[in-house]
Amino acid sequence: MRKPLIAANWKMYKNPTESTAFLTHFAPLIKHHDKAEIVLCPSMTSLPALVDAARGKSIFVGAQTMHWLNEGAYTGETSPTMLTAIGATHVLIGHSERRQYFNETDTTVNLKLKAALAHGLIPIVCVGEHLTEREAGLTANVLELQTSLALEGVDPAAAAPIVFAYEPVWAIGTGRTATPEIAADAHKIIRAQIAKSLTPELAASIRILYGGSVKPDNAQSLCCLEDIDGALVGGASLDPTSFAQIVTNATN
Ligand SMILES: O=C(CO)COP(=O)(O)O
Repeated sequence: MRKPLIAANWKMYKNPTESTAFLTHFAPLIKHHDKAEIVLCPSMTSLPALVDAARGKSIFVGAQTMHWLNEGAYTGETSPTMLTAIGATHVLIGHSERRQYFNETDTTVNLKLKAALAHGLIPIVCVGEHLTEREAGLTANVLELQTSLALEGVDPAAAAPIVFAYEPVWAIGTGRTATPEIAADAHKIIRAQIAKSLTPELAASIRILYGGSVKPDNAQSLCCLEDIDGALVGGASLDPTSFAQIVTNATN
């Protein structure tokens, strides 16, 4: 049984004060909600304050990226051990915005995924095709390649915590959502690749989230399909009422 996971990716929004203010409004709205694992991913500067504020509330806090090494001369970077030292539990890896603007590659995604597992962080690995790739009929190739390269050399014995997120690039921040059929198809492709790269048992237990213009009114139709185990939400996660509604709708 895969427990749904609903994650908020706040991207470069919300300072520490705004992040904890969100939590003050959000926590009571999902107080009795134990059907889903809820993860908030704020910017690096908000992480410590949000981790502290979320203690005892069954809300997890994760980073939006990290380096794969523990330390070194890498100006501007944050290491896995720095994240675990402040109590972060999850980390987004390979978001398409990191791939597009910050030179994230399948190779660095793979290094980061292994580092996250080695340090007990739950990696949420993002994969997804661009519009041109979809239109050229390349969606399956892209998803299989990104998934298999992310998982290259990963020890199946350590792989259980991995989470994937299918985020079609053309649906991110565009208001254009994948239809439930498109999302379900993509999730099947990713799950089949996990079976090939790891084991069929892991493919059955690893969670795959959908991300891309998830809103309160489409959360149920997208997230209640067989192969979809939750959502990775950008814009609509910035407002506590909207995100709480997504949590409720996605798990009903
Ligand atoms: O990038 C996303 C989550 O990681 C999705 O963003 P939107 O929900 O704003 O489309």
